[in-house]
Amino acid sequence: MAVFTPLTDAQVSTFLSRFDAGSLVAVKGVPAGTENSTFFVTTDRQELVLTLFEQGEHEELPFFVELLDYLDEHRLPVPGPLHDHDGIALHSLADKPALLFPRLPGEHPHHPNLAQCRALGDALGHMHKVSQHFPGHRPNPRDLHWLLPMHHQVLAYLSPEDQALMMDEVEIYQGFFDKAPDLPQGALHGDLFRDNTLFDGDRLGGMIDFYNGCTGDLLFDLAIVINDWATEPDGRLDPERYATILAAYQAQRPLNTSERDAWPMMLRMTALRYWLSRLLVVYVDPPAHDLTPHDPDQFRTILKRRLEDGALPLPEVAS
Ligand SMILES: Nc1ncnc2c1ncn2[C@@H]1O[C@H](COP(=O)(O)OP(=O)(O)OP(=O)(O)O)[C@@H](O)[C@H]1O
Ligand SMILES: N[C@@H](CCO)C(=O)O
Repeated sequence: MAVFTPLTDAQVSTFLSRFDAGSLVAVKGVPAGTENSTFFVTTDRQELVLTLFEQGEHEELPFFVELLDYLDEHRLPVPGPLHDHDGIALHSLADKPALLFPRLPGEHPHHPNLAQCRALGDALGHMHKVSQHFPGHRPNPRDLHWLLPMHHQVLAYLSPEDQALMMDEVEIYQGFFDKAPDLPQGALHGDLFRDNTLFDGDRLGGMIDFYNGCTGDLLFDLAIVINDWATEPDGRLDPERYATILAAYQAQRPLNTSERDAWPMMLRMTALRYWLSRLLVVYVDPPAHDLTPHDPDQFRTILKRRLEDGALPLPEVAS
């Protein structure tokens, strides 16, 4: 269902001729995904992914290309976009912006094992180590500056108890982050859930779908990862996956004192960020397609658990 704009073989062939990528053998629509049209393209030389951008801020696409180029140059497992004979990556196809990527190996890990958690923590830590020097700039579109106005839009759909929970939380984050010392900054993935990674066995084949990529607090990215990768269905943290991801991450980039102090609050704020974005999809701005939306209550449950249990202790950094 993630082909919103069908393409003919002739259109794909003509598009491919701009690149040094070989001649078309086969093209196949990819059913996964909800935002863009995605195709697997086989040429006589390689396997590729063609993405047509259906929505979102098209003027921000050059930022994503610059970020992927930078991370690819720094040997992170990301799909560095192909550039054409003139060095240009971003083109138009069927009147939509289009990018061509290498197809990375692997499957999304639904139940990640500890080796996969270690690989993910290591890659994210490596990414954040180098992304602090990334020259691009795109303010985080889902941080506290977004939560503050947007949470008002969903309050009418919530029970009185949930309204109080959401309003109290947003006020607490504002009080906390207004006074907290600045946190280390860099480029973030912004949505590094399991279904935005590919694993070939225990090897991380790639981190994909960088269209929430931005610059801001690195800790925000890490908290999103922990809330998805190391959380049980009842919202509890899984101690082993938690410790494994955080130890591998900190072997690359140790958290500083301000980040350690902000950690429990960041876990809560990023849980609320997804509770809110999913509520907005369900009640305020439903997409045109009829795919089942993600369940907002999953992140309400996670938020309540973080509130009741706090965060587990952060692993100490090996010296
Ligand atoms: N470079 C790649 N290598 C291999 N598979 C890929 C690659 N890029 C995308 N895919 C596959 O295509 C699917 C859809 O891609 P993507 O997540 O970018 O789409 P989307 O419409 O933006 O989805 P989402 O709903 O996650 O925002 C992915 O789940 C993955 O299976
Ligand atoms: N990862 C998001 C969906 C894509 O932005 C969620 O689980 O709500």
